[in-house]
Amino acid sequence: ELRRELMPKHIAVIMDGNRRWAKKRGLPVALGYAAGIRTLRSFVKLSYNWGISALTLFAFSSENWFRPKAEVDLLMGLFDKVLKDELENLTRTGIRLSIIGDASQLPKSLQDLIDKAVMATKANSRLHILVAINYSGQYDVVQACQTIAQRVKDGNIEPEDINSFLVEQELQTKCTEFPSPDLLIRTSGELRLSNFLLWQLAYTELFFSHSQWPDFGEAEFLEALCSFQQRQRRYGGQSS
Ligand SMILES: CC(C)CCOP(=O)(O)OP(=O)(O)O
Ligand SMILES: [Mg+2]
Repeated sequence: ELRRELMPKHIAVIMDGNRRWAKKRGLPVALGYAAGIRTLRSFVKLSYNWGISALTLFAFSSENWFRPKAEVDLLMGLFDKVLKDELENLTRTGIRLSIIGDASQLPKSLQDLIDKAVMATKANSRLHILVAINYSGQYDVVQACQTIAQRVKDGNIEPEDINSFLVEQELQTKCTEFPSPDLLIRTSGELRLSNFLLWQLAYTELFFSHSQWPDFGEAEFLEALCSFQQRQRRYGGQSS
């Protein structure tokens, strides 16, 4: 009962619960992350087929650096592998890749691979995937303020010229024509934003799933989309 014209344009996803998924099955963490990558691949394919325009995926948070080094190295290795495996596919299918967050702490080899993939897919417009790596929603707003403050200091704009449109043009999501997600999906039962996109989520419909990310398949995705389509998005407007 999904209606094509009510599909969200931009979906933000916090892919949480991979380690708990593994632990529950007595499996090593590595298999939890690997299962998460499999779910990610099918989620992107479904989004592509259903005509979603943009996905912002929370792949690695600033807090994740404090995990055991072996786990961080494992995740970095997985990101490297996925990019190598998918690069050809991305360019061929019209998928554009962008990164938001501070990638400078990533292994140099991974940074180079990311730069290559971002450049190779820059002109694609079928589906825009923004991967949030070491991204902080609060820092995003701070760095936008710093840029705008400099423009005031340089005399290029006045304080009263500052409005939400001007701020949005300086956020790291300025690379996409759909900066504000219509739907946010967070898995694993956690009910928080974890300093993900903040400004951009102002009017986003929030959907929380008890499924761990590796279990978030087509049925769970459809449930989230049905929930989204049943909501009346008022943007703070009409009272009814
Ligand atoms: C790196 C991140 C996408 C992994 C999300 O799953 P997770 O490792 O936080 O798993 P847990 O919440 O079960 O610990
Ligand atoms: Mg987690």
